[in-house]
Amino acid sequence: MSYINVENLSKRFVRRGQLTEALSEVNLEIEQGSFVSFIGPSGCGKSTLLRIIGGLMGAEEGGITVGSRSPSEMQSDKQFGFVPQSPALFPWRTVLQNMNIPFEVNRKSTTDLSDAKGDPIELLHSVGLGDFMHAYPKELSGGMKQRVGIARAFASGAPILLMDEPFSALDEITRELLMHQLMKIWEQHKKTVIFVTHNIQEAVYLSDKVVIMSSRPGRITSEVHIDLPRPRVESVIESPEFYNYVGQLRELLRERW
Ligand SMILES: Nc1ncnc2c1ncn2[C@@H]1O[C@H](COP(=O)(O)OP(=O)(O)OP(=O)(O)O)[C@@H](O)[C@H]1O
Repeated sequence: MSYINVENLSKRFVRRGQLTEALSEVNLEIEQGSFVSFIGPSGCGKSTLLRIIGGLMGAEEGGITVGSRSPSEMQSDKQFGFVPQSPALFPWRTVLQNMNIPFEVNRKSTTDLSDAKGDPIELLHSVGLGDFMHAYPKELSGGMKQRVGIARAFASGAPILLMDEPFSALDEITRELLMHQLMKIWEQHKKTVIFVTHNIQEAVYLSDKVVIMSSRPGRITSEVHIDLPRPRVESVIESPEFYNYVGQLRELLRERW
């Protein structure tokens, strides 16, 4: 049995009398400590699946276990860290003070920081924000704010991180830089990460497994295991194996778009 198990999951929404079959008969297994991406056309249910796994939403049919427990139990036990498209940062707090939010939410004092899995100061250095620890959010670019969000998730101690298109609002160069920084941190901490993206290269570079979804109804159409060496070095992007995976995913997505 895997760490995260999704069995025959279906989810429907009814809005203004109209039914949307957001997910239909989804089956998925995710290994502990692996990096898994969801990719697929807009509206195919990627965020919905992520939210259900994270215990933020229920489903009509099917079951999910996360480490043999229910998502809502795991959620109330603070076992999930969320990284959305733009991180929620308190404007009146410095970067380092914003890093402490998960500990305060978990009702731990900031002195507990040393017990957490990731050291906030070290993590800020890893994402290139060593010189900005005492800056305020308004002094940061969008990419820098997103780096705080990622570093904060790794510092939180949550073993499972759910990332919903964290790089989608960034320019191409910043996106690539953050992708490499995320990979470096992940290689050190090996948390279980589920990452929603529209970007094929990003999915191949980061993932152990890419889950391809199609819409109406949202379902999983294929899974591709990415057997590129780890730790993933930046130059892997230029290798023929990388291009082969990108081509394979593009083909599978084109069939289902
Ligand atoms: N709260 C909601 N109420 C009604 N319908 C919803 C709700 N949330 C999602 N949906 C619908 O469910 C479907 C799946 O939405 P979801 O956001 O999961 O897709 P997605 O693949 O993440 O899309 P995108 O890539 O555009 O972010 C869509 O048709 C959406 O309109």
